[in-house]
Amino acid sequence: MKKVFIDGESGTTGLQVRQRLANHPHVQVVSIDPSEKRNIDAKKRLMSEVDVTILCLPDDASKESALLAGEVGCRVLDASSAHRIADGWVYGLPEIHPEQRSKIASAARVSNPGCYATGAIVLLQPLVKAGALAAEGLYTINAISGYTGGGKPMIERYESDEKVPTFAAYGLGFNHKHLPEIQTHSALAHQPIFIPSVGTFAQGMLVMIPLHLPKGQSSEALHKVLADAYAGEIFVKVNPYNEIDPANAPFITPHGVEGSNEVQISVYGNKEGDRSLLVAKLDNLGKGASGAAVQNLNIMLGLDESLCVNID
Ligand SMILES: NC(=O)C1=CN([C@@H]2O[C@H](COP(=O)(O)OP(=O)(O)OC[C@H]3O[C@@H](n4cnc5c(N)ncnc54)[C@H](OP(=O)(O)O)[C@@H]3O)[C@@H](O)[C@H]2O)C=CC1
Ligand SMILES: CC(=O)N[C@@H](CCC(=O)OP(=O)(O)O)C(=O)O
Repeated sequence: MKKVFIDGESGTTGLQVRQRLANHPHVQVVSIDPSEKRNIDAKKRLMSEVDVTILCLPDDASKESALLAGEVGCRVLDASSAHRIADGWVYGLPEIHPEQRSKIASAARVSNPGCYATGAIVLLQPLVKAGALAAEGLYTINAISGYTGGGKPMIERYESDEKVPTFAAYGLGFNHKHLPEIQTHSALAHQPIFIPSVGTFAQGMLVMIPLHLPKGQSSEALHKVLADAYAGEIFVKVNPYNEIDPANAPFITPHGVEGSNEVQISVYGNKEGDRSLLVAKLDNLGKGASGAAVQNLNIMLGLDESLCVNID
């Protein structure tokens, strides 16, 4: 049995990781006494006993805990955004490079990707790598997330009697914290414009990239690159070209993947062949956080990566 300590196990991400690991056949979660959850010595003691520490903490606390884990030689999987482009850390998106899984498997430090970043990178990275989209291109990403993406403070607000907007766009400083990882791991020369938004639903997310296609490029060709790139993947599914779920047509929605570790990719194009929309649908707490964390943990521990990644 492998042992895991979740630092921040009572937060939104931590709880969902714990829920997934509760039935794991090869992983035992070792918990800290709640009264000691900010005690550095207590944390170090646990870290020295376990195979992996999962950090489900705000960024500053994650940086501090990652150092503690380093001091006692414990492997770390960080769910925060503190180390996603940091030297010495492996990016925990196994599907983006053929060698990424083996890097995660042998890493001392793995950084779990951001929820929006997961959607954007699974769309952009294979297309840029194949030369189907220019690395120098100027891209715009629009997205909507369930309110659990904002952690405990946003959940409390959205689940209180306070009046909240049904839909609210943000990121208007053009500097959302996921932009550096999106640019770095998609190998883009320029930072995209990214306008996220949040709605009055708990979980689910759409990440959308509208494109004017250059002459000689087609939406069908973009779809083929993505379908080929993810042909062998369990958790990245590419829908048929121009398919809209009949249950919601003519709309596409962020719903239907709650609890799942799957990202669903869709590519839409117009009849004239000069416009395209790339879409990734995922659960912000699933493949966008806790599902991905359990998938990465499985890979780090040499286990079947699909064990306990979903919540039914
Ligand atoms: N929510 C989401 O969709 C996603 C979140 N993440 C990332 O995961 C991390 C956690 O986010 P989330 O779960 O949403 O946040 P929450 O606010 O829901 O939970 C954070 C938890 O960390 C605890 N905590 C804070 N400081 C310390 C500390 N020094 N030592 C021990 N515990 C501490 C808090 O305790 P207390 O309850 O006492 O405040 C709380 O339980 C963040 O870095 C976030 O960026 C990543 C992907 C998606
Ligand atoms: C709706 C909402 O507020 N979403 C969060 C991102 C979700 C998330 O937690 O991403 P990290 O993994 O980088 O923390 C935000 O925009 O900051």
